[in-house]
Amino acid sequence: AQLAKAVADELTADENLLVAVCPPFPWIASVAAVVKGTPLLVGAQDVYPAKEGAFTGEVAPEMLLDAGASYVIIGHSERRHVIKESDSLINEKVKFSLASGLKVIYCIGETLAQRQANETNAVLEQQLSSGLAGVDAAGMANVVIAYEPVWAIGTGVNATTEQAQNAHAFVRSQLAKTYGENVAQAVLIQYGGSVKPDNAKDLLSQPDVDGALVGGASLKADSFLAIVRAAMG
Ligand SMILES: O=C(CO)COP(=O)(O)O
Repeated sequence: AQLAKAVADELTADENLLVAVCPPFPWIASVAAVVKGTPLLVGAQDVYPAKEGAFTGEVAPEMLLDAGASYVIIGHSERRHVIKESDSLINEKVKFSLASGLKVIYCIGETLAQRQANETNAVLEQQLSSGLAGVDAAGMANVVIAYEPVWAIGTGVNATTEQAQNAHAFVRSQLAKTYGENVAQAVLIQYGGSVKPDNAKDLLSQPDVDGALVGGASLKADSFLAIVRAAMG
C-alpha cells in the first residue's frame, strides 16, 4: 500500500493514460483504500470463474470488485506454465470476469523454444482464439491484451522494439479478422517482459505498443513512475 501511495501521489489525471497496480490478493483492499480518489486503478493477478461455491483457496470476481479492484490479469505465463492452467480454464476466467464487470488484461506470449521454431504467430493466434472464445466485439471494450514473450519475463532480456512491434501488429491483425478493424484499433495492446525505465520509451514509441505490463520495475516507485512518464511521451 505504501508503494501504491507513493505512485498515486505523483500521478496526475490524464485522459490518455491508464495506470493500474495489480498487487497480490492480500493487499488489494489496502491498496484500493490508499489510491481511492486518485487516477491509480487497482487490479488482481488472477481470479476464479465462479460466483460462489466450494472452491477453497480461490477468489471470485465479486470479491475482487468488493475489495476495490476493477481489473484482473488472466493467462499470465506463470499461470499457464508454472500452475499449468488450461486454455479452457483461462477462457472461463475471461468470460466470467467480463460478465461480472471486471476489465480483463489477457496475457499471451510464446516461449523461447516456440520463437526459435518460428511458431510465435501460431502460438499468439491460438492463445487469442482460445482465450477470447465467446467474447464478442462489445466485450472487447473491456479487454486489454498483454503480449509477454515468456523468455523476456523476469530475465532482463526484453524483446527488441522490432520483435515487440511485429508481434503487436500481428495480434492487432488477428483481432481485426475476428472483430473488425474498428475494434482492433481500439484495443490496447501492452508489452510485458523486462520493461525498465531505460527501454520503456523505445518500446512504447512503437505504433502498435499501447502500454506496458511491468513486473520487477514496478516494485520501486521511482522506476515505475519513470515508465509511466515514458508512456506519457
Ligand atoms: O510478467 C511480467 C509482468 O506481469 C513482466 O515481469 P518483468 O517486468 O519483471 O520481466
